Amino acid sequence: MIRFDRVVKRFGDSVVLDELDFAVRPGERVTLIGPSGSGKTTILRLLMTLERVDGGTIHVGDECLTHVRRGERLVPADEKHLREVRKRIGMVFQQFNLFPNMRVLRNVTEAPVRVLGLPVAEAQQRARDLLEVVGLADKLDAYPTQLSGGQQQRVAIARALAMQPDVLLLDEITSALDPELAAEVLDVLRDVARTSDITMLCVTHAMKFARDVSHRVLMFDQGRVLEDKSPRELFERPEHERTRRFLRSVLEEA
Ligand SMILES: Nc1ncnc2c1ncn2[C@@H]1O[C@H](COP(=O)(O)OP(=O)(O)OP(=O)(O)O)[C@@H](O)[C@H]1O
Repeated sequence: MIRFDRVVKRFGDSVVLDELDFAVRPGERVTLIGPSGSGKTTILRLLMTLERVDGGTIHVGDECLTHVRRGERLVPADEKHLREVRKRIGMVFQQFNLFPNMRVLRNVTEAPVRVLGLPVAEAQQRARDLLEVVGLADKLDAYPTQLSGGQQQRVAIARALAMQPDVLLLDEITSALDPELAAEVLDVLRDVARTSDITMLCVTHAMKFARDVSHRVLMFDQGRVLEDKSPRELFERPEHERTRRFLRSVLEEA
């Protein structure tokens, strides 16, 4: 479903991803862990087309995200192509990023109506169903500022799912929340994971979530995959000293 082939990303002189290869199968839930600055968020931003690659290719489904074919040649993807691919990818950010001037229901219907051209009544039905799933059926008319952080993040999850994306990207979605609200959000995601076959790629420091929800955990260091294992194997039998050190530091923080 997601494939990185020899992806290079630089910021100035610093090479953040150096010929990175990895793949996520359809329906698989993969968590990226690793020290600060190892390139995890950059991977999600490349998938959201918020950044461009400096080398290599990225595929989502059958579609190449980074390039389009012009006759015999592959050329960098243009904005029109990116707009199309973006529709199939949902993202939830650390800072919720809801539309502050729109009520909850409208936050969730806005993109399906504007971007997918869904009739308003259908988008509203879809939004109501999803807001029920995330436990916010009684908050349809609230504005984001009237909600707790955990509730806002659950709206953001419903909003991403309303586009019925093939892939859901989650970037540190509980980092801005205190533990109780973070637990609420993670419970919702566990339900989503249990009841759908959406492909998920998560960056998180919440190791319990990584353990409960993911099929696979990739440990990153300096833009490379150091270990690629089931959560159980990675947490119980980390192969590299770097991984052991990282896991110890995260556990001490928690
Ligand atoms: N827009 C940018 N301009 C310059 N450097 C950047 C930019 N975005 C990221 N970097 C650098 O790229 C490296 C990887 O950053 P990235 O945010 O992907 O790491 P991360 O593993 O997600 O870290 P964290 O766990 O702290 O979020 C870092 O050294 C960072 O400073």
